[in-house]
Amino acid sequence: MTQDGMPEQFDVIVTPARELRGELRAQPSKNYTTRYLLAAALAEGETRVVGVATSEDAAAMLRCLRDWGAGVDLVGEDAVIRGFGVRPRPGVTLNPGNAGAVARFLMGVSALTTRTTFVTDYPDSLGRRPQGDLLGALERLGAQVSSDGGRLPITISGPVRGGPLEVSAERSSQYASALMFLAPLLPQGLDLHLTGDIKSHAPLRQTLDTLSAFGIRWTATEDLRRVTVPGAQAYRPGRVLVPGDYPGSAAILAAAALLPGEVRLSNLREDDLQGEKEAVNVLREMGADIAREGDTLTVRGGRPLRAVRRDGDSFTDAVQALTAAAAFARGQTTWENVATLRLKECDRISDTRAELERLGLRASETDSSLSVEGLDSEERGAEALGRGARLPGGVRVSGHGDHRMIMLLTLLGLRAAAPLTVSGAHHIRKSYPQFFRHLESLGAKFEYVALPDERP
Ligand SMILES: O=C(O)C1=C[C@@H](OP(=O)(O)O)[C@@H](O)[C@H](O)C1
Ligand SMILES: C=C(OP(=O)(O)O)C(=O)O
Repeated sequence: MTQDGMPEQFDVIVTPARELRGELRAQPSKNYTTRYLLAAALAEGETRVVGVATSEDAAAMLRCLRDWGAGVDLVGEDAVIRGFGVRPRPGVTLNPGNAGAVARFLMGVSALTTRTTFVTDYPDSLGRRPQGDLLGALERLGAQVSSDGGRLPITISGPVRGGPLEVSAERSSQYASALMFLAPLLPQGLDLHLTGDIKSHAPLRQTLDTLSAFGIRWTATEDLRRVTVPGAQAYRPGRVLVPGDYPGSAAILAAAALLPGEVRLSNLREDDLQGEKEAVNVLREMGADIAREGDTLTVRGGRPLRAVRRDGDSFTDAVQALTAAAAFARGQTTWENVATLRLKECDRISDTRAELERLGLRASETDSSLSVEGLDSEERGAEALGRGARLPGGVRVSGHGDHRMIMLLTLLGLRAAAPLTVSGAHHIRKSYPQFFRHLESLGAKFEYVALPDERP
C-alpha cells in the first residue's frame, strides 16, 4: 500500500455512476511545476515554489535536480530549492522516469555540464519517444552527444557557446523549450529559429512566461518562429506560485458533463496560458453547461452533447478527456492536427481507437486525426439508464501505461451499464495521483485490484 491507500500497482474496476456531485480544488499544474522547479535550480540562491504538484513527473524533476546538486526541501505543499545556477554537477546519471518534458528540459540544460547521462526505467514509453531533433540541435551548438539512435539512454557533454540555432518544433515543443531554458546561461544566448509546422504553441508560451517570472529577458515573434534570448543572464531566485492544472481538470469537467449532478472545480485561473483551458469552451460548444465565477467553474451535468470538429493541437493534453465526452455526443467528433499524440506515453491515436472499438464504439484515424462516433447518434448496444445512452461495459480495457488514456477509459466506465476494468491504472500517478480519490469524493466508486510488483 502507498500513502494514498491504493496498491503500488493496480487495475481499477470502474463502477457505473448515476451522478457526480460536490466540490474540488484543481491540483497544481504539471507544466508549471516542472518549469518552476527547473528555473529555481538554474537560479543561484533560494526559491520557494508554492504548491507543487505531487505527481511522479514532479518527483522525477525534484530527484534529477537533487542529483545534479540542487538543495531540495519539501515544506508542506511547497518546494524550497537552492539552485546550482550555471553549474549542475558533471558526470551524473539522471533518471527522469516517464516524464517527457522533464527529460527534454534537462537534456537541454545538460549542455552546461561536461557530461550528463540520461536513462529511464520506462523503456517501452519514454524510451521509445524521439529525442533526435533536440540532440541534433545540441550537436550543432557544439555539444558531444551519444544516444541509441536518437533515443534513451543518452549522454550529453558541453560546453556550448550559443548563437543562431535551428530546432524543429514539429514533433514536440519540448525541444525548443529545453533550449530556451539553456539559452540565458550561455555566453552568447540563443537566437532560435523554430522550423517545421510548430506544434504545442501553448507550452512554449508557458516556458517564456517562466523565464519572465525568473527575470530573464527574451523577445519572440507573435508566431514563435523566432525566439531570441540574450546570453550571460542570471535566473533570479524568489517565490512563485503554481497555478491549477487544466489538463487533469479537463477530465473532471468532462466527467461532470457526462453525468447528472453538479460539480464545482476551483483554482482554475481564467487568465492562464495553459492551452487545455480551451477544454472548457470545447465542452460548452458540445452543449455542456459550465459557468465561471472567478477561478471556479461549475458544471451542471447530464445535458445532451453534440459532436464537434476541432484542431486539437492547442489543447493536446485534454484530447483524451474530451474524447470521453465525444463518445456520448450526437454525431462524429474529429480532432484534427493531433499527429503529435502518437509520440506521447503511448500512441494516443491508434491506441485510443483500439480501446474505443473494444468498448463497442466506432472510431477512425488518419495520420494526424482521430474521430469517434458518439453513442447517442446510433444507440448501438446502448442501454438507456438514467439520462443518456450508456456503453455496455463489462470488459477489460488497457490503460497503455498512459495516464491520459486511464482518465479517458475511467470516464467511459462511469457511463457504462456494467463495470469496466482498466488495466495498469496506477500509471495515473504520472500526472494526477488523486484522480480516483477526487472522483470518489464526487460520488464515483472504484475497486483497486493489486497487481504483482513488476516495474514499470
Ligand atoms: O512543455 C510541456 O510541459 C509539455 C508540452 C506538451 O508536449 P509536446 O510539446 O510534445 O506536444 C505536452 O503534451 C506535455 O504534457 C507537456
Ligand atoms: C505527454 C505528456 O507529458 P510528457 O510529454 O511530459 O511526458 C502528458 O502529460 O500528457
